[in-house]
Amino acid sequence: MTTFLKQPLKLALVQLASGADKAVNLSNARSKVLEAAKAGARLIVLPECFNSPYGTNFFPKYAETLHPSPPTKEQSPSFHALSAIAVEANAYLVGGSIPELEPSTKKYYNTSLVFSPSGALIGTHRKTHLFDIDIPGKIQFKESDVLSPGNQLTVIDLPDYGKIGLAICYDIRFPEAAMIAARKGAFLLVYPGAFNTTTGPLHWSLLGRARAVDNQSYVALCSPARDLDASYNAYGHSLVADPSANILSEAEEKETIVYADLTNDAVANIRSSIPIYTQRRFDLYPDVSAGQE
Ligand SMILES: NC(=O)CCC(=O)C(=O)O
Repeated sequence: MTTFLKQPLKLALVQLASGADKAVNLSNARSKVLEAAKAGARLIVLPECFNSPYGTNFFPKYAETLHPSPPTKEQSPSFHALSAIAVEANAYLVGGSIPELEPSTKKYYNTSLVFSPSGALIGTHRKTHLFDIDIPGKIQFKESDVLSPGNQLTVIDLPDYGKIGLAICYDIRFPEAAMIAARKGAFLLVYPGAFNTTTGPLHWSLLGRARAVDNQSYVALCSPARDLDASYNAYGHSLVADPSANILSEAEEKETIVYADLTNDAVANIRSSIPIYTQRRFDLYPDVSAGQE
């Protein structure tokens, strides 16, 4: 049997309630991550913009500087808090995302930082597809008013377990990155995200299951808790889908932690019984992105 996941892994998604006070958000994240670690989780995920409210007007105010790396505590309190939390929890930590200011270009990004149990930074992802939508009468949002897109796809090796693909929220609507991560051997695709009460009911679960069935990988979607007093109402419903696209566990909208036990068997069995991985006809679609007229 092929090994994608080296040993069983308890995954936890922290559906955090974040507010305007960054220090409080970081402290709340710490207690929830430690709670998840105490329950046995060895990979713990925080939501998109976990240390701030979500909105274009908030990104510059909350942005931290990550380069040159490592930043000082003044440049990035969240970097240092996440690193210390990973050590304390003795777990891999996907630190949701934070608004980042790149000092050399003065550009802002929506950036995820991943730490090992020793507190080392082992991966970063800058959101590659910006959330610019306009559904008349429902929701209008334009991340690109403030943010710039990242230009790299992200696969991270967790030495004790295997590879994960990492992308942020709106990135999930673009299946190519997920497929590339799966073809590089990822057993899990992780999306810190903050869908809303319009697009969440429409597409959140569907997209999670779609990326799972396309790629025969686990998929984890981690949202902030819903706050109806905030300017942006997150959907909640953090969930884990298995490689056969069953939902293993799903939250409602309040602050909570979602757990799932991941095994290599679940990945290897579906990939061998429905072997789409080896049946692909790349001769017919050598480069899907070349199809633009
Ligand atoms: N923060 C985001 O990228 C939101 C994406 C979203 O809601 C969607 O429908 O896509």
